[in-house]
Amino acid sequence: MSVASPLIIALDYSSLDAALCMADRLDPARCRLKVGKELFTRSGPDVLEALHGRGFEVFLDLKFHDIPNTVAGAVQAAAEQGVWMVNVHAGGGRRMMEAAKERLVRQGLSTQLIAVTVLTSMAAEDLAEVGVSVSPAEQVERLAALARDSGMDGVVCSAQEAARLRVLCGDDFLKVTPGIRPAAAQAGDQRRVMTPGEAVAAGSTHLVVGRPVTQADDPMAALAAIEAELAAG
Ligand SMILES: O=c1ccn([C@@H]2O[C@H](COP(=O)(O)O)[C@@H](O)[C@H]2O)c(=O)[nH]1
Repeated sequence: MSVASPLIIALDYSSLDAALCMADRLDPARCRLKVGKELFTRSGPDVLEALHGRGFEVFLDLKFHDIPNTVAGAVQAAAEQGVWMVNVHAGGGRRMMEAAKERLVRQGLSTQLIAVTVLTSMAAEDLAEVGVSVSPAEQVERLAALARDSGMDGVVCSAQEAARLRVLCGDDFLKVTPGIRPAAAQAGDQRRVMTPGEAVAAGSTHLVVGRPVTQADDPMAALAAIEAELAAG
């Protein structure tokens, strides 16, 4: 299936039932779904089978970060379960990313492989505490260039960095951006945020949206408002 919408809804739920309840209200022609650490740790691969069975393309967001051999095996395992997209941490380095990509190519698996640059929950002071003295934007650019050179299909970054990455890495390089917040939404733990309309205008290719939809009083109305904002842009 080809999904025209850039929206990826993050199913950050603590049970398979709750996740499927939301999935059943969504339309696979209008969004993709993201399965992250909490849901996958609770449900295991069953959630992937259930979402694929409902016609959704799934981004398995487990952010693998380990030695090259281990990450290559994990990425292969994810791809063999039919996920549309999987990710690793760019901080794992060139050899790790190359090993993951090589494994997919060798096995003839076409899953999109992207790398996390700097988590959208991190600001400059958070980076400084872990020994990174440059700004989030500079660190994102450095890791995106490394990811591109290591064969990644794109990166996870904030929409605030998307415009610059478009220049640096081109339009075809995926810019998957969490930290999406409609104007009235709470930022919560996110630090580098943008509205849906701003994110697309800046060059985000995919917008990851979780709580602004899943925790809204009326999730379908919240989603419709985001879709309307995108359509207006
Ligand atoms: O840098 C990153 C990488 C991943 N995420 C994930 O995206 C969603 C965002 O959810 P919200 O509720 O819209 O904040 C969540 O699953 C994160 O694990 C991210 O936020 N930032």
